[in-house]
Amino acid sequence: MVASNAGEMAVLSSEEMVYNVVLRQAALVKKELKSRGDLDVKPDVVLPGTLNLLSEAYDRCGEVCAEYAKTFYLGTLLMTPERRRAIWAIYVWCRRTDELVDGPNASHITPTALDRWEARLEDLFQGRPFDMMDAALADTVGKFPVDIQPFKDMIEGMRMDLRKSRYQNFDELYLYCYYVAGTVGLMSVPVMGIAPESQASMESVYNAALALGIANQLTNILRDVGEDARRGRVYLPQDELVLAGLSDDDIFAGKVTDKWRSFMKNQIKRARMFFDEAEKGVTELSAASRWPVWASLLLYRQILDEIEANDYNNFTKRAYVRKTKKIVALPVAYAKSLISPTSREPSLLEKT
Ligand SMILES: CC(C)=CCC/C(C)=C/CC/C(C)=C/CC/C(C)=C/[C@@H]1[C@@H](COP(=O)(O)OP(=O)(O)O)[C@]1(C)CC/C=C(\C)CC/C=C(\C)CCC=C(C)C
Ligand SMILES: [Mn+2]
Repeated sequence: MVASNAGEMAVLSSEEMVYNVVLRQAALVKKELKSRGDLDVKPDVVLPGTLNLLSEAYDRCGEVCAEYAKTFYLGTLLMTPERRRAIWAIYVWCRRTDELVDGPNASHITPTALDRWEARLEDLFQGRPFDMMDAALADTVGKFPVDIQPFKDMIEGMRMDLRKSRYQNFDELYLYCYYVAGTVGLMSVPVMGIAPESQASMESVYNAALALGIANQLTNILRDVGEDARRGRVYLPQDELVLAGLSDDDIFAGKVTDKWRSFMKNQIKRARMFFDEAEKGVTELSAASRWPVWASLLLYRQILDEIEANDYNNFTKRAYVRKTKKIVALPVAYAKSLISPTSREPSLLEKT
């Protein structure tokens, strides 16, 4: 809620609230650019004897990343060493955060445990890390202009997951998707960097990054409808289900009907719109960061094609992209990553 000039309280939509975080992150990067003239990585400031520990911490983050997300890990190898290890540190923090609510100890996780995780986050942003992996992230956020808000928001998404299992409309679902996935885009771009020759506004690039996170999470949700329903969860807008003549009971029954197919077609259409929005920004990223982002975008978007190929049976069939299709996508991503902001057609992102 915000106060208007007349002193009335206006209710912001989720999209408006999230856009404020986009503006805040973009402003932080701009401020840093102004004060330093460039965004070259700050030199290491370390206590004697701790450099090795830090580099071991980063290496461990790289190992975790390689274990959980092989293709993405390979993509990071194209980045400069500083950027690559910073992305690993962010990846590991996100994975650990998700593990709190989805991992083996998830049934013991309470809101208080998430409060403790948030206190740890604040400590590490102030240079007081709790463990090795936190130390890697503490180093990263000291070197790159990364705002704490998206990190806090991801924890908020996990809190939401603990207390809520239904989403009344897309506005509510959008907020959840921002919390758990849009935040990843906002955390990553300050590290990945924007191409020096880019003419796009900072806000538009962050908006595209946010869109990629939202698109990925919507895709996750559409792929996992059956799996989530078996855990009593429905991450689909209730009002849209009703409009389509469907209810939670239809989801629990798990029967693919024409109503379901038609509902799914609209959901897939919306997820693709977010991917389209994200595409507009990838070319603006620094050259070495474009390939992993294109690869992840193309691979994730194909999951939607697979849901269609499964005749919308996302109740009992898990849509996945076959290895052969993955192998084809990688050089396509590489070719796309060679397009630089100056070599492609002018886009809507361009500053006027
Ligand atoms: C301009 C432009 C387009 C820039 C690109 C910006 C960018 C790098 C965006 C990244 C978007 C992205 C990969 C989002 C992650 C979305 C996601 C899958 C979130 C998952 C949440 C919870 O889902 P759920 O529990 O339903 O699913 P699972 O069954 O658990 O899978 C997450 C699991 C949250 C945790 C997220 C991660 C572990 C991924 C973190 C990734 C990075 C830090 C690196 C991102 C970089 C690239 C190149 C992909
Ligand atoms: Mn998860």
